[in-house]
Amino acid sequence: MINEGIERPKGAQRGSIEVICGPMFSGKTEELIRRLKRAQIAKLKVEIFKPATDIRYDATAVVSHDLNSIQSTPIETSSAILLLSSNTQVIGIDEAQFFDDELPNVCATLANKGIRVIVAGLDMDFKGNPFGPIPKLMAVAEFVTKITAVCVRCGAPASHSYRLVERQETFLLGEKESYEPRCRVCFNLDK
Ligand SMILES: Nc1ncnc2c1ncn2[C@@H]1O[C@H](COP(=O)(O)OP(=O)(O)O)[C@@H](O)[C@H]1O
Ligand SMILES: Cc1cn([C@H]2C[C@H](O)[C@@H](COP(=O)(O)O)O2)c(=O)[nH]c1=O
Ligand SMILES: [Zn+2]
Repeated sequence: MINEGIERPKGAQRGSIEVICGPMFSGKTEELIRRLKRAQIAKLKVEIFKPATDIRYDATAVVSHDLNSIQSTPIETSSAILLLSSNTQVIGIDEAQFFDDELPNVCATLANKGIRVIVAGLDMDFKGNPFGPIPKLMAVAEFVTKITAVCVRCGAPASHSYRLVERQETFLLGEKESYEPRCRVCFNLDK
């Protein structure tokens, strides 16, 4: 467990930022839920947030592709986290690529107050470019866990999210009908 924070009993809090990133289907949400459930077992006060726009599986819960879930609060802007986190010891944020550019500052403010902040999101968009606030978060985080999916074309570790539909906007909610994880070689094949 070198790439994540630890559950600390009350009174021994040390703030930090953890980033879990990678392509779609790499297990970011499952890893986020695992860390948050461990914190709940340790009886820490946990708050979980996701963008209100992310309504794919559920309007309020954070849900993985394998349908593991944990309750969360949908919010419109990252600054809402500051208002909704009083007495919180651990904060989880899913689909962080959809949040505004203030998110790294918000996370740093929370970590400076002694809160363990765990953020999950896509590091790259469908073009292979850095996605939203995630790259800056990776820079300021204590712990970065970059994980891979399985390339659906060749079975190699996949770090890219290939878009299957002819749409050019950066934000486009979707699942397997619209995206598939691919390795670098297979990602570049059909560009
Ligand atoms: N090509 C794939 N590679 C890896 N996992 C996949 C793939 N397709 C489906 N999955 C499933 O997706 C799960 C991960 O879901 P999830 O945690 O929601 O991922 P993410 O949040 O990174 O999109 C895996 O445990 C696996 O069961
Ligand atoms: C690559 C890419 C993805 N999206 C959307 C598609 C999904 O709704 C989420 C990612 O979900 P996951 O939990 O990581 O599977 O992001 C997008 O809007 N733009 C993109 O370029
Ligand atoms: Zn491949």
